[in-house]
This record gives sequence, C-alpha cells and structure tokens, in this order.
Amino acid sequence: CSLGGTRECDVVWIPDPDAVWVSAQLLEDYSPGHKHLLLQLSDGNVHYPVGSSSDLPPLGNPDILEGENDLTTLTFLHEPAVLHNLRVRFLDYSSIYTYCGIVLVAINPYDQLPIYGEEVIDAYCGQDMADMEPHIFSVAEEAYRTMIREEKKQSIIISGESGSGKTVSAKFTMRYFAVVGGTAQQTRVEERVLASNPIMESIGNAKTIRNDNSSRFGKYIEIGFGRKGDIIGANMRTYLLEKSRVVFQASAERNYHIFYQLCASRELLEMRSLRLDAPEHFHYTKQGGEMQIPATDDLSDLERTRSAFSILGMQPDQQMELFRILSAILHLGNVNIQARSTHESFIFSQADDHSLAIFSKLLGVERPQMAQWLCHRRLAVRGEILVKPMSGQQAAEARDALAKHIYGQLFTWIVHRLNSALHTQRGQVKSFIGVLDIYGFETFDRNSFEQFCINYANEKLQQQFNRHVFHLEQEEYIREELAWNRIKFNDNQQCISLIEGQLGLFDLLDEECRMPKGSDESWVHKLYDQHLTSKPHPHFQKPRMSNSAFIVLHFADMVQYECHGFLDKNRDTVFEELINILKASQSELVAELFQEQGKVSSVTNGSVRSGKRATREHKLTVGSQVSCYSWIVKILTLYTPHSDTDERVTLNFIRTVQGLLKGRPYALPPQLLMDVRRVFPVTFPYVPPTVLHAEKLVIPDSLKISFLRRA
Ligand SMILES: Nc1ncnc2c1ncn2[C@@H]1O[C@H](COP(=O)(O)OP(=O)(O)OP(=O)(O)O)[C@@H](O)[C@H]1O
Repeated sequence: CSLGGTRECDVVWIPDPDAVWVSAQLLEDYSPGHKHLLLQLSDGNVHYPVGSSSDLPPLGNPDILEGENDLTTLTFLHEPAVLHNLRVRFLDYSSIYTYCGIVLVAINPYDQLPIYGEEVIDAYCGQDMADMEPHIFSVAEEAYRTMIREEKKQSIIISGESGSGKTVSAKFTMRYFAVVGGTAQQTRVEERVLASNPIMESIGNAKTIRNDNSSRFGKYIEIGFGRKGDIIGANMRTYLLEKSRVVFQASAERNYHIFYQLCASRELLEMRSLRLDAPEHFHYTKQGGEMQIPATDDLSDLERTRSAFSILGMQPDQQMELFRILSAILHLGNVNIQARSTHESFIFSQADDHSLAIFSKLLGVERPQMAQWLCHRRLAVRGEILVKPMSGQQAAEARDALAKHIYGQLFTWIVHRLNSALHTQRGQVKSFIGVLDIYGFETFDRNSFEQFCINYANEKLQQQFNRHVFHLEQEEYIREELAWNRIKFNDNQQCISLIEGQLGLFDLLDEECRMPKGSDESWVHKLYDQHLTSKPHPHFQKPRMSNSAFIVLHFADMVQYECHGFLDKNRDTVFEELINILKASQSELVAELFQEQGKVSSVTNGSVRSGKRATREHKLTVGSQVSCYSWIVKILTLYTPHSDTDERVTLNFIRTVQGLLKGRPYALPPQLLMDVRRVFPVTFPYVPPTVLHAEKLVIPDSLKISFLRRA
C-alpha cells in the first residue's frame, strides 16, 4: 500500500494519548480526496480521518534502518522516527548514545554502565568519529583531534533538561581529556582539573525534586593544552548561582550539599568549634523536610570535598575558615527576630540571642552592631540621617539577604581560588577546549525568578543550536551551490524578544525596580497591559485563575511563573551597614570577601528606583548583569567619580550614550562586569545581546573626549 501513490510503504505513525506515537499498518492505498485511511492497529482496524493530503500521518522508516546509530541516515526524520529509533537503541541494543550528525543524543540510563573505563578511553583514542559507535568519548576525541590537527579552539555544549545527565557527561569529557592529554601517570594538572568537580558540586549542587545532584549554577570550563596536546591548565566561569536556595528550599528539596556535609561532620574534633547540630535544627537546612539523600553519605562526601581542596593547594586552616563562614550562615538563619510586644510592626533581635552570638563569633564581628543593623536601617531625610527600626518582615528579609550575599561572595571567592590553582602561564597555552554545562530547562509546580533566568538561558542555547545546525549549515549549502530541500525549523527568536527585547519582560522588570513604589503585582499587570492588551504576543499568556502569574510559551514547554519575589531577586539588595560590619571582621577571609563591596558602597549610587541618590544599597540588577552597554562600561573602568558633580556628569553621559546605542546592545564580558561593579554600581537597563560586537559600535570621538575632559 502507499501514501500519495509515490512511495511504497506500509507503516505510518499516529498520535496516541498514552504512548505519544503508535505505529499502524496501512491496509489501503491512499489517493488525494480520500477522507479516511484504513489502518491496522494492535487492537483492531480503524478509519483514520484525513482532511487533506497535508494531514497524512508521518511515514515509518524501512525495517532495515531500525536502530541506526545516526539519526540523519533515516529516510524519514520526524518526531516519531527519532523517538522510535532512540527507544529501539536503548531497549534492544542497550545503547544510550545516538548521533544526529555532529550532535550526540544521550539518554540517561540511571544505572552504572560499564562503558567508561580506561580501556574504553583507549579504544576511542585516535579514532575517527564516523568509525566508532556513538559515545561521549568520541565527541571528546573529535574535539581533541580537531584542536590538534586544525589548531582550532573547540567547544562542547551540553544541553538538556534538568536531570538529563549534563554534568555527568561534562565530567566524562574532562576525564577523557585528563587521560589523553596527560601522561600515563596522572600529573598534578589533570588531577587538579578533575578535583574541581567535587568542590563545585558541594557548593553549587543541591537536591531538587528532579535531580538529587542538580547543578544550581552554570559552568563553562576551558581546558588549556600545550604544544604537544598535553593539559596545562584550566579556567572556569560560573553563571548565576541560585542564591535563594541558601535561605529557602521547596518541599522535598535541600540546600547546597556542603551544609549537610558540615552538619554530618559535627562530631569531628576539629569541627566542634563550629557549634553545628543536625540539619533538622537549622532553619536554612530543614525547610524541604528531607535531610538525607538515599545512597549518599554526607560525612564521606565532606572528606571528598576536603581532599579535593587539598589537591588544589588549599591548606587545612584555610579550609576551616571556609567552613566557619558556611556554619555562620546556618546560625544566622536561626537568629530569632521577634515582634516588639508594645508595637507590633517593629522588631528587635535579642542581643543575647544564642545563634546571633555564634554567628558573630564565627565571623569575627561585633555582636551588638550586628544586632542593631539586622533590624534597623539608616534613612536620609532632608539632609538628616535617621535610624529607623524595621518591621518583622523587613528584618527577616534583611537577614536572608545577608545570608545569600555571604554565600554568593564565598562561592565567587572559591571559584577565583580554584582558577588560581588551575592557572597556567598564558604563553604556554596553545589551544583550549571549552565545555559548557549550563542548568537545564526547568518547570516545577511553582516557578519563580530562578526558573525564569534558567529557561531564558536555555532559550538562548536553543537558538545557538538552531543557528549552528540549521542556519549556518544551510548557508554553506547555498555558498557551495548544492541542491537540497530547505529545512524548516522552529525559530525561537520571538520568545527571546519577548524576554529580552524593548518593553520585554526584563526591560519592564528593571523599570519596575527603579520605581519608588514598584511591586511584583504592578509589574505583572504592566506585562498583561503590554503583551496581552496593547500588543498581544504569541508567546505570552495570563493564567485564567490568577492575577499574579504569567505564562511563557518556551521552545521546550509552557511555563507558568509566579510574580512574587521577582523584584527583590532582580535587585539583589544588601544594606551597606551590614556589609561594613563584615568588612571590619577580625577574620582575614571575611574582610577580604567584602572589600570589593566596601569600595562599591562608598560610591554614591544613582538609584532611579527611589528617584533619589541612595548610598545604602547595592543595586546592579541581576537582569542587567546579563547584558550591558560595553562602551559605557569600558569608559567607566577608566574613571571613578569622586563627588556628586562627577556622578551627575557620569549619569548624563550614560544617558547620552544609551540614546546613541539604542538597539545596538552587547553582552557584558564578566571581567568588565567586575570592573563596573567596583567602579560604579549604577543600574543599567536591560538590553538584548545581538550579533553586534562592541568593537564595531561607533561612538563619536567628540563625545568621548568631552566626557573624559569633564570627568
Ligand atoms: N551516563 C550516565 N550513566 C549513569 N548515570 C547517569 C548518567 N548520566 C546521568 N546519570 C544519573 O543521572 C543523575 C543526574 O544527572 P546530572 O546531574 O548529570 O543531570 P543534569 O542534566 O546535569 O541536571 P541539572 O540540570 O539538574 O544539573 C546523575 O546523578 C546520575 O545518577
């Protein structure tokens, strides 16, 4: 029988509510105009309705192609063909890997497979990708060989939803490079590169409902190779750590592993001074209700973390410094903030609070000062400085913001420390292979700012994939004048524009953050006005039963986000008084962690949000960290404002340049971000990164000169 009378075939795929797709035997030829197809399913014959020839079900592939190791060799490549082929390979051939051209598709086996030993690495070493069964090692080998043969830097991008196996795959590629780029005996460099994994997992991974060891940050590691293809160092960049987890965990989730590791080690002699208890006694570790991950042992995991720190050259006393700060965060979470009985809206924290005392001692800071500034804030009113008690909720938020901030600073410090241990002389690095392991697409029952940022990153990654696999490939066909049928693919630019474009979700969020009375609710209503009423956007919806949530139709799924907390998380604010106390800490490490912050806070911050100058809060929004005007940043790095006049000049300059650069944005390189934070923590508006590079942006010399002269 045949469909359309042109091709002999007797199997088609039809949609099924349970199995997604089922195959069916075609019992009659189809000719245009037929209203039904007569199909044989496992449970009998059916008349499958077809409106027109474009409604015909997808055709099955010939039996001979079943289980092919490269999806691009299939005669028909569509969703049911892909799923069926992956299933056959997984179930019948016990193979978790399949190629799709240059892409390797991996299915998480959730089982220890004997396919990653040294002998398998040896088997893949030096072999061509096309000659070998699909494997993560063959992708690593291809990158390694191309780097050496063509002297070209390489990147491996690992993407997939949460729990799909990205981090495990990234670790296998690193192990592969450590073996092929090392000597027979592991040298210290490879050992150090591999040792960074347990450390990053301890401080950046946590149990979520999807994955017991979920990475809560993005990671890009560049492994540097010397002339002979030997590993000589590495450098890591991290992206957007989920700091909210430090103070809050959803049901059945945990905080970062390191906290439980420390609690589990509380009986060790050297750990007693940390005054730790079981995790169920700490507010910051018990909220998820599940303290233990089956089949893991937090105590032995801490040993692994400590030995990795030692491999990376961190001395035991410095490790203890880290553990002291981490333990202090747990004690901070237990600080008792109470409503004052006479006046309910004001609160105080008892100076003899046991947890506050331990927290202050561990961090080497003054307890009375901490008690004061955890529940009071300084206000400038008509030139006068007033001290005002906070409400209970404000004080709890200030405490949590401090905990998140300390953890975030410590995380960044550890990454810097690891990079110094993995660092090599630039001149020696001949080439590198980058491995990007970024958080996977997420959708939970309740999604917030973190999921929004993660899904946005995945949307960008998908676009990169589309560009690479379809767009650039087809451009090459055009250049080479090859005949082929243009492949249609789902371009996700519309969804990306909704998030990052002008009047997009980030744009309106940053604007709301600058409003004196901005709130999550008013932001979400502005979204409804803009993207439902004024100009309905195909990727934006409002849930029928809620006035405080919005839905984005992502490439991977529809996700409903609750607006609560978006503004706070985007502002990422900490009060300066608390930072100053930490800066004055007797602990060298604590003081060092906040030195940068001190510099930032001493610079007056042009807060558009309050409509006035604000000196007390750090306000570079998270959204605006993702992208920024690089020219402004470059010029700012040359310049530190010293007075109010300077600041006004700077703000005017920024506004002028923003006008000039409208629609020509540029993603801010991380090192410049550090510079701008240090020099001038002004809130930059969110602008989408495009293909344009900063170097190509032309700023009139007259403007630059006039600015520099005035500055
Ligand atoms: N190749 C594999 N072999 C055996 N088990 C695997 C493999 N890949 C993944 N797993 C299992 O799946 C779990 C989740 O994998 P992984 O942490 O790599 O997911 P992920 O995609 O990085 O998730 P997230 O985005 O949440 O960080 C691992 O802890 C491991 O138990």
